[in-house]
Amino acid sequence: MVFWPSVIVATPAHSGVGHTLSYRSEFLLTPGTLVRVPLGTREVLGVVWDCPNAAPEDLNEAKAKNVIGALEGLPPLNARWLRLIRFASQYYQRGLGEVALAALPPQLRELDAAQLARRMKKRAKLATAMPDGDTPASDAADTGHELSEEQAQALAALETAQAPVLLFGATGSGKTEVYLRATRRALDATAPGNVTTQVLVMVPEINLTPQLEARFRERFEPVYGAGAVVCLHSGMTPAQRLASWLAAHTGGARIVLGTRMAIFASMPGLRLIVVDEEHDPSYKSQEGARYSARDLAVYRAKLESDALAGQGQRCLIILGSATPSLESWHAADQGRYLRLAMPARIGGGALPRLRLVDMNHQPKGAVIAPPLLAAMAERIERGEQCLVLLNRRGYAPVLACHECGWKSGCPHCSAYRVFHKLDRTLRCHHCGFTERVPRACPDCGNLDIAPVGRGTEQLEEQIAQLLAGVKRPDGEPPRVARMDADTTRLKGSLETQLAALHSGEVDVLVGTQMIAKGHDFRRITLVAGLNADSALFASDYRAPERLFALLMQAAGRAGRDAAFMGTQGGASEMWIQTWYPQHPLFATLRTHDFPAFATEQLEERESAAMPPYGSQALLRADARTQAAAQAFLNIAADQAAGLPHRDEITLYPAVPLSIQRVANVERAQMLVECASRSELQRFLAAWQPVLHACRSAPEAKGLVRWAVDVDPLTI
Ligand SMILES: Nc1ncnc2c1ncn2[C@@H]1O[C@H](COP(=O)(O)OP(=O)(O)OP(=O)(O)O)[C@@H](O)[C@H]1O
Ligand SMILES: [Zn+2]
Repeated sequence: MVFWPSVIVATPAHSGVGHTLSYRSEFLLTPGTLVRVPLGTREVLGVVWDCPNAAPEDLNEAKAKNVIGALEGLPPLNARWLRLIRFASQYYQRGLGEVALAALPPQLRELDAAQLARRMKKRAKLATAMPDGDTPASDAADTGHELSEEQAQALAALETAQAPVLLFGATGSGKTEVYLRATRRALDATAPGNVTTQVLVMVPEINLTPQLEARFRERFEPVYGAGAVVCLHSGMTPAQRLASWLAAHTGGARIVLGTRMAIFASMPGLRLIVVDEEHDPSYKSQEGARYSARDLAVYRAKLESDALAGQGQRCLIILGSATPSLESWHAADQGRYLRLAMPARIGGGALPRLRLVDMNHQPKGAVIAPPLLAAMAERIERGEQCLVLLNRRGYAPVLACHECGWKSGCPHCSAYRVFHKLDRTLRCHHCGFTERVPRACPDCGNLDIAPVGRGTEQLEEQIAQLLAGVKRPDGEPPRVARMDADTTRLKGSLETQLAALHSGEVDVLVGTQMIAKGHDFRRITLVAGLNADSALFASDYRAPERLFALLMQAAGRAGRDAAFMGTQGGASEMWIQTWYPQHPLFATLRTHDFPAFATEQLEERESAAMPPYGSQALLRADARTQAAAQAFLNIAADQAAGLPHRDEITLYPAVPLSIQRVANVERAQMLVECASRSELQRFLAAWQPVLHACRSAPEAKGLVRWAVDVDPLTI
């Protein structure tokens, strides 16, 4: 008997959303089976989509090629995984093959059958070396805290939750402990058949929160064995990624801890998904298929739950945050999500008091206003630590010549190159173009070229100078350290820096938003934000949401240890230097009133029919010239006439991006809006073939690439 499997292979980005290729096979292949197939002159990895025993009508049977072989010993990907991929491909308007193959570990494509068999054997050996996964060891290994009342209530509510759960827990309220307990429960639940249950825990950036990984390992490895917790993120080597993926796919790994890419991990026994810091923008991919891992997580939990319903089981999803996304908040308002609140901090500690410094009344040019400086000095003298947030790395954003007006522009981008003093370079943060700092002005030869503005490098230097007269309790001068993308580039350097802070070696930590994210600091009692103003008046309608979240998260790093605060006898503080102290955002921040902030923002969004009250997409074009990029968009808009729901869709004029040129490519975009998500979806699907055709319009000559971004985060 002969079969005609349709197979998904990695085809170019836009070759049709539902695109599969037909092959010939002597054997029946289960959908989800990984196979090797010929494609042109190459042999590539594919996933069997379907395996009918009749050839499709449009197939020339004589020309059809044979499947080369299945990847032996590897169980097929299950039906839910295939449906997740199909949904992601349709919703985000990308090729099925592109999404599916990008969701698999790259090394899987390269290994031949024998190599793969060796890996599998290694895995099996590892698995037998650990405690039997089906019978958890005694509870003795579970060294959890005694739950706070709020934690206990949240856990009880999780038990019966029928909808996605939004765990709205203040910073330091102990959300992690809730995740750990829920994980334990999901893993211990007996599942029918021989299924080992699994849990997926997603974090925005795994490298930033080594603590979380450590907590999961500590808690679960003694119970389920050394291989029970695996990570999945882009910082891993291809071999590590494959090992983690295989462990998850074969059930050896009980817990997968990963970044957004982990949403596509094959986990046959999935019973719980946790999305920590669910508001974080890094859950949205900015390249390839521009998916939101948070939104896909909600979809995936539903898929799994639907499949389990017959067995009286389900897959729970917890979205956790102290500052939820307005989308999730709105869903909870509507009752689509179940909101569980944990407003109190562990130990009953207070959230920091807000102190606004009105920069209109400070000495001209003050980096740190005198009252803030005094407060920092006082903290340091008492043995407490301070965190200073500045969202700009490098020494200065621009280097300029005061004689002729030359500025350190990037020759390849419409942006300035940033001055990095430590290695004396001018670096473009968009394209990476780097040069030594010139000794004199390249235009007029003037020797007096100077930095304009301030970045974290300079701030670190200045704070050290400003605090020079201050003494720590041990009589030593204060130690200032910096943490940003530059200082944490080397593997392990972030851990070292965090350790220095935890041990009390460092008194002041200067850094970008990276220092505001999720860290459980014990002795920080003062947090300061220096340049919040730029975001107050940004044109992006999501800017207030992001700023509020950032400031609240930053504030959340202070005063986390109630016992320590007690011995110090003071309260923790969040200082903000601003020229606009009357701005209403600060009034809400003062009371830590996220619900009030969210309600007000949602009202504004509703009156403007903005998400989550309407749906958006962006059509983006990159080209050699701005004219070509915009021409492509305009032609695409013209050609949309007559498409389904065209009348309900608003197509805005094509505009250049705020940073118009990057790496010598001109960038433009067009906003697409519709009140209804499903109408927008149908329109976009119908628009796809049109967009392909527009590529070859003469006016769009020089077009480099185009992409659709559904539910864009920045417009
Ligand atoms: N029931 C408990 N009893 C004592 N300590 C606890 C308890 N639950 C959590 N903790 C501790 O409280 C601290 C804060 O918890 P955690 O880091 O989970 O907070 P969080 O809610 O995730 O905060 P954030 O949103 O700021 O990251 C941690 O040091 C944790 O070990
Ligand atoms: Zn550049």
